[in-house]
Amino acid sequence: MTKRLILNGFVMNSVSHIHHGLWRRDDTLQTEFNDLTTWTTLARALEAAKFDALFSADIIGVDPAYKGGWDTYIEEAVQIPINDSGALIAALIGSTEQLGLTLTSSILQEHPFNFARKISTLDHLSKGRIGWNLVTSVSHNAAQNFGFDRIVPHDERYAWADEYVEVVYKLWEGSWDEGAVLADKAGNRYADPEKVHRIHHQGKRYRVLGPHLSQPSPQRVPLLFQAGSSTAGRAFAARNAEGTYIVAQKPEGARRQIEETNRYLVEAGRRPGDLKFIQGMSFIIGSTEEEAARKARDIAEDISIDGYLAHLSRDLGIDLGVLDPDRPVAELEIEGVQGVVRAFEDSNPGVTPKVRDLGQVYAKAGNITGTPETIADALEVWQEAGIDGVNVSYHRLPASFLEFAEHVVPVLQKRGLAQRDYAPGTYREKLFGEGARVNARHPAARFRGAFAKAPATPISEPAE
Ligand SMILES: Cc1cc2nc3c(=O)[nH]c(=O)nc-3n(C[C@H](O)[C@H](O)[C@H](O)COP(=O)(O)O)c2cc1C
Repeated sequence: MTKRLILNGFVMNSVSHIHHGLWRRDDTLQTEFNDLTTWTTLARALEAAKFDALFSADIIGVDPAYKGGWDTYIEEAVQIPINDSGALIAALIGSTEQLGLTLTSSILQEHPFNFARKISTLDHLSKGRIGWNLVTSVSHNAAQNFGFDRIVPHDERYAWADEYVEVVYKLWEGSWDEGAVLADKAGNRYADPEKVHRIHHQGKRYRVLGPHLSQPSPQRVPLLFQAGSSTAGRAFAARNAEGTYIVAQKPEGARRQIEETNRYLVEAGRRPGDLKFIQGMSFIIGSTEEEAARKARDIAEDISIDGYLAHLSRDLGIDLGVLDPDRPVAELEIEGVQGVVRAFEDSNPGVTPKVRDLGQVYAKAGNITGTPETIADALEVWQEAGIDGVNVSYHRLPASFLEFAEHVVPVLQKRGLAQRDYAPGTYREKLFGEGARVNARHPAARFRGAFAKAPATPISEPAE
């Protein structure tokens, strides 16, 4: 039986997200990103086409990272101005019923106690449709906005993330036992105090006593996504995530990346299938190949290579605007997205990417141009390489999504590659077909019932 692909609408609550320069066109509503109607219209269209989720990316800083400054970012609206993704997701709960809603939140931006409560609230309000894209933030400015002098070194960010997830797992899974909520009106007991616990977390960065203030939400742990591409990042995803976002340039690159991460997954005591691989892609669709090619040329005329290079400079932590265009990228000391270079090399064995290659490579990365049928053919090849789904990015908002929904989704449905309707239950049940909560192999599961006994080294109770 053909396995269906997961489909996410990939957006950012800003003007220019992945494809830069296109906001100036007349056939896009990107400048209307402050208007809720832009997003409710999109969310409803995604739901009508049975997309799995709307996924909103987010960043929390802008570095002066390109050509020695930040002018390109501001002038070309490269991810600034940007509004909070969590607030957008909250605003979309009421206009959708089945669509998964994934927000992005960095370990830097919110204390885990507060974050855990916010997520529980959203998961209650949406009846279990919330996903969390956990990010560690690659920006100096992000660190500086939250009290640090500079960005915390790469692998240390993942150690921090390990503690962050431990705190929220304890709150979501351990603080309230199964059956703690009684809602017993006749007996005058809303909840059973014996089944609500402190978590007594003491770690390097956090001390959290608990209890969690929200009662357990349908999923408890939101569906957890992560997009690390470095070794530390993939190992973190393998331990914790249920979905990981990848951006391979060719199916073979994806296959290698998926096989490697699946090895980490097994080492972490989980099973292939516990982690879904979701590839970033954009589609330019025509009723004939010629029409599609014409549309691609039209878009290529409006993109801004400066915008892509500014975006990449930020991600790489290297100002590509001041470098010799013929310098091999591998020579550069890369603190940020190590995976971009690796993805290029994976997909172009033996070819060393040079600085000049990067803007064009980035602009074309993940683009598929064709008819609905040839697009479906291409997706079958990607699926055969191991991907479980696609993050659909846009060139035009919402036109790219509407065209995909109208023309490509029916072809995918006919081939069994896209769902015709939603499965019942929470986001996790819709995706995995099992329970609403993380499975027993997930690290959060070890905190179920863990605080029912007194902890070994308790934080002292405050004096009365
Ligand atoms: C599809 C995709 C979406 C991402 N979304 C965000 C985001 O919204 N915010 C962010 O700070 N980083 C985002 N990232 C960056 C990753 O979270 C991660 O920091 C980056 O891939 C570097 O990982 P590494 O340090 O393990 O190489 C995204 C990456 C990918 C591939």
